[in-house]
Amino acid sequence: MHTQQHADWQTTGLARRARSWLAAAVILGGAASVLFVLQLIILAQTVDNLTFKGHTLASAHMALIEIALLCAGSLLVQWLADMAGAEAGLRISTSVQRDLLHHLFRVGPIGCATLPAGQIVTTLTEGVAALEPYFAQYIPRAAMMVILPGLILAVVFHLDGWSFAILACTGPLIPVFMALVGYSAQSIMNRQWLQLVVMGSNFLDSLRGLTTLRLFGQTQASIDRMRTMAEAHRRATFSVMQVAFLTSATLEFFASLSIALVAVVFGARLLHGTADFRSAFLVLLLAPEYFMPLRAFSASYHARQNATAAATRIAEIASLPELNIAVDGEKPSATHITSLTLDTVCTSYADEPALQAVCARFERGQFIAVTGESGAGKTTLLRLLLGFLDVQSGSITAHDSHGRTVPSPQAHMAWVPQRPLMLFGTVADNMRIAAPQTDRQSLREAAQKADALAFIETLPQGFNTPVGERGSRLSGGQIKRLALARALLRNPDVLCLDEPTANLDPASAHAVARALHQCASYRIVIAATHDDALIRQADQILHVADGKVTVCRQSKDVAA
Ligand SMILES: Nc1ncnc2c1ncn2[C@@H]1O[C@H](COP(=O)(O)OP(=O)(O)OP(=O)(O)O)[C@@H](O)[C@H]1O
Repeated sequence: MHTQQHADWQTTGLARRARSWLAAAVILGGAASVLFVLQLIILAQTVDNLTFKGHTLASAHMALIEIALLCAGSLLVQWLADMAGAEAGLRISTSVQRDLLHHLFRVGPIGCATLPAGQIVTTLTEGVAALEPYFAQYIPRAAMMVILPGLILAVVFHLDGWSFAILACTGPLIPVFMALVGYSAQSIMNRQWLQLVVMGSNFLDSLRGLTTLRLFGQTQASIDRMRTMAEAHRRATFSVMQVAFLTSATLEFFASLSIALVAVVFGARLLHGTADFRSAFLVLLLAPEYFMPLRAFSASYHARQNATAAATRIAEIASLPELNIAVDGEKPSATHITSLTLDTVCTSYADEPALQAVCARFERGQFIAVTGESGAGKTTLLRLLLGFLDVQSGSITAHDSHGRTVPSPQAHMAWVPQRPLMLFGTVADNMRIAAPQTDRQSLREAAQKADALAFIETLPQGFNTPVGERGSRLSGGQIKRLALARALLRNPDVLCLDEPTANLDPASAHAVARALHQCASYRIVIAATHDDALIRQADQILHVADGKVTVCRQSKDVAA
């Protein structure tokens, strides 16, 4: 991965996405600190005036108003600072989530499959959410840990050397100690995160494979495995909390010790008459505030560790290589593809060569069958055409009826995979994924062409029948036909299908074959298939074997 790209996904790189909001949070926080310290200075002066200097309450009323105004002002400015921090956190987390999703689309389905789905889901949800408190709280508090104590030290320096020395010596001990604790806590945090990811992946796998687990009597074993993982995650979370408690206990100890020391030293000097009340009172007011930002910082310290662990996972997803061609979001150009040419195209899965020097030409009106043994590379050829795999050498070009090159040919293609995706929703919802604005009549026409209308009409609510997740209420063959109807809704110039007649009864297979043949009269239809009936009606046959593609005009060529 490119170093610069990696740095962009680290927490410091991510902070650039909301730099002005973070700056506003820090500046406003600093302003609130100044107002707050001023308020304490006037308060100490007023108490001193009223108690020892014989001032009356009436003469002090201006000072009391000033205190009230400064108090309200510092609260308001602090609230604005918190809002700016929250806005920065939200902007960064939502932009990271959006960019990761766009990136995953550009990586494509093959690249995404190199990471477990559970890891991707956990990173995109919990991982991204972990960034929010880091930027909303940790960063402004880290800045405040320097600003407010610095301001207080400056004021105390003018008031009393002893107190300054005590605060100046004990204050830095806390961040040093916390850095030491944090260093060891990071590995615990990473372990907790890893366990969360493993648990998420396993949970997703168990849900997906419920039928298989049940079939092989593995339900209890799966429950036990989940329990073990949940227990490991609980223990890791407990370790994290122990560290958090230890950190805050140490902090409290140092802070209390230091404040007590300041109080004792000042008390003794007050008794001996070597210190004045106003300074003593002000220092005692300021001392707890000196440690307050350190406490607040330590309370959000785990946010940094969470965010660092999450940023590593985010960078891992961001490092998945993107495809050279856009696979999503491209608007088809106004022209239509009438021919598609593959010129000595080579492709591979990661470093594994998949197809070598593929040469072929497809014309509108042709039905092309891709044949070959299981695992030969038929699906790979379709993935290559669809832009799910990069062309490593050679070229794929599309032309319109005037011989002009059609840009982004993938935007003119539709795809019916071996196991089409059905989402939770109705039949109509699932069809409209391809074309959201489609009216009911067009849905019916597409379903008719795909031989799906008859079964849809027998469903209890027709097009409004819920199909469940991954089409759980439909048969394999019904899902296939529904997916074909959906693909036709897009009115593609090139229709790619993987085993379109598998799982269909002979009558439905025949109907789908007829439908495909009809579709091919005004587009290019390419189907990977083992179905002899489909192969027989093909205008062109591509036979895949040993990573090579042989173009045969007639099915008998293959037999030969
Ligand atoms: N995502 C992947 N990563 C690495 N190798 C893969 C991937 N998908 C497929 N392959 C490999 O590429 C080769 C061709 O697979 P492909 O799915 O194209 O075969 P197929 O001809 O469509 O098989 P079938 O008829 O069983 O669907 C196989 O050896 C397979 O193991």
